[in-house]
Amino acid sequence: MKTQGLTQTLSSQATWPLHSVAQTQALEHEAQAALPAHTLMQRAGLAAAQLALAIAPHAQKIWIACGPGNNGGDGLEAAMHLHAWCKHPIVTWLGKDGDMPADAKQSWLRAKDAGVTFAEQPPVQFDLAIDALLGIGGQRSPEGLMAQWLGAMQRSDVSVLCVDVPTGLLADTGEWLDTSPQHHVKAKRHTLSLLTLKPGLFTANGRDAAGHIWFNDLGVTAQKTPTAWLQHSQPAHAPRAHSSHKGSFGDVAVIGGAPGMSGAAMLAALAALHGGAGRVFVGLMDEDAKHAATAAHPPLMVRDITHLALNESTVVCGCGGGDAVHALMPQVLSSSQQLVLDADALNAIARDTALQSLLKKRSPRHKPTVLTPHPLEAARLLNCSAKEVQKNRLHAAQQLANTFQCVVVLKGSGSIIASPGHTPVINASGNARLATAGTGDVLAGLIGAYLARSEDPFAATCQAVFAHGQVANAWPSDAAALDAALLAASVR
Ligand SMILES: NC(=O)C1=CN([C@@H]2O[C@H](COP(=O)(O)OP(=O)(O)OC[C@H]3O[C@@H](n4cnc5c(N)ncnc54)[C@H](OP(=O)(O)O)[C@@H]3O)[C@@H](O)[C@H]2O)[C@@H](O)CC1
Ligand SMILES: [K+]
Repeated sequence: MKTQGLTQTLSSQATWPLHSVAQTQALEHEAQAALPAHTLMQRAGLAAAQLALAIAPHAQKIWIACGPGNNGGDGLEAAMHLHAWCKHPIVTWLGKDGDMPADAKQSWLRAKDAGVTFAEQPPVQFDLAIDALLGIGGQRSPEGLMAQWLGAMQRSDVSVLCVDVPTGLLADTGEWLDTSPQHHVKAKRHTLSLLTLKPGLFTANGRDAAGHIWFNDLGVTAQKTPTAWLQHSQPAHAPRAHSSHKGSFGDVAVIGGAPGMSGAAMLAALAALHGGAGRVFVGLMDEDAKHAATAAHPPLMVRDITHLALNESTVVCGCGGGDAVHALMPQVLSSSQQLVLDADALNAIARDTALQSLLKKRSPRHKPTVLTPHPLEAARLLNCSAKEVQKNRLHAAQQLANTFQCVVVLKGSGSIIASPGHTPVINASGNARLATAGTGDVLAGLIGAYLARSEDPFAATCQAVFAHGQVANAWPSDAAALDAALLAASVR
């Protein structure tokens, strides 16, 4: 077993394994059995103290809020080091003598012996706060003193370093334990994930709660199959052969754009074009919009829907389809060679069990399908509420994928890509710039382009989702706001 692990930032690897709380606890038990007592907590505390120095090198007065369990123990260890390094840590601690885990007790004794300052209340002024209140053992909403201290950290404008998990966040799902709306985005937040990276840090509320994420494996290598993978970067596009032609990269056919909504279909089509499809056809449902669409975008081929070669195309259906798209769905589901279903196409399927049967028949016929629901659309398909979907996004995405035998992209902060037989992927790219109308249409078109040239629908979807978010990440902060038209023109 390695010695003290190294604290890393996530940009050093393209993908990262994510482990559930149960897997992390099992790993912790195995490692504890193989190491001298208290080793892991000492490593955790040292890593937290070192990271505190790195993120706030000039901080003198450091408030360390410690909970009653082993997360608090990590904080006590960190306090001991910061004290030894001539900082001024002040510990507020919720532990009770005689009623604490053995590891935390040892760290408490070490901190006391070292002369660390303990206080009943947080200092009025501090330069850095360390949240060591609850980690992966947190199962109840913070209340009383713990809730007060969390409020004080939220209100302060100094950096906060969360040990292992931001207190109150469920590490498996990214849901808050506490339903009160007190949580808001805090710019200067860091989280040091210990032993494993947990999925809840990267989806639902996790991204906002955790801020910048750091990882230290405490010198322990996780062998188990992860619960999910984090996709943190993307392989470079393979070079295109000089002898390639428009037929080499597949045909995408976009169907949608009912009267008043042709823009949605056009965004999907433009994204497919800029995403590298060989030819992009558009079957607009609004007859009156066809002429203007052709004139405005000559590279797109606007066709009558009945003239689209669905059985030879990657079809993207639903963007701006309205209720009228329902009537087209039997043919689209039966004939399309590959299919991306978005928006109104998903709503039509949710309402009609006959369409659901047609969808389920596609996979056995080797006709891949990708569904791209946002949480409400996913809820309609699963016959539950959007709140229930958000409560466990990984589970909801996998359930949808298994039910309909499709690749599923559950959109939202930390989009999830699931497929039967695959470990789900959480996408790390993207930011709130994408929270604007039409960006979902762009994603559907981009997935269409990636599917059209790939043999592997799951991998192609993961890469398209990453590429879509990456445009927002790379968007200059002083540039115009990223609207969907700019996004469609910028995707690759
Ligand atoms: N052991 C090791 O080797 C290592 C452990 N590590 C660290 O330990 C962390 C896991 O520790 P943990 O399992 O002790 O759980 P933790 O997150 O401290 O919380 C549980 C405690 O909080 C209490 N509690 C819960 N809710 C509460 C509330 N609302 N208000 C008040 N109290 C509340 C709960 O009480 P109970 O519900 O049982 O009454 C219990 O006492 C992990 O995240 C990592 O940081 C690392 O150092 C690696 C090595
Ligand atoms: K914590």
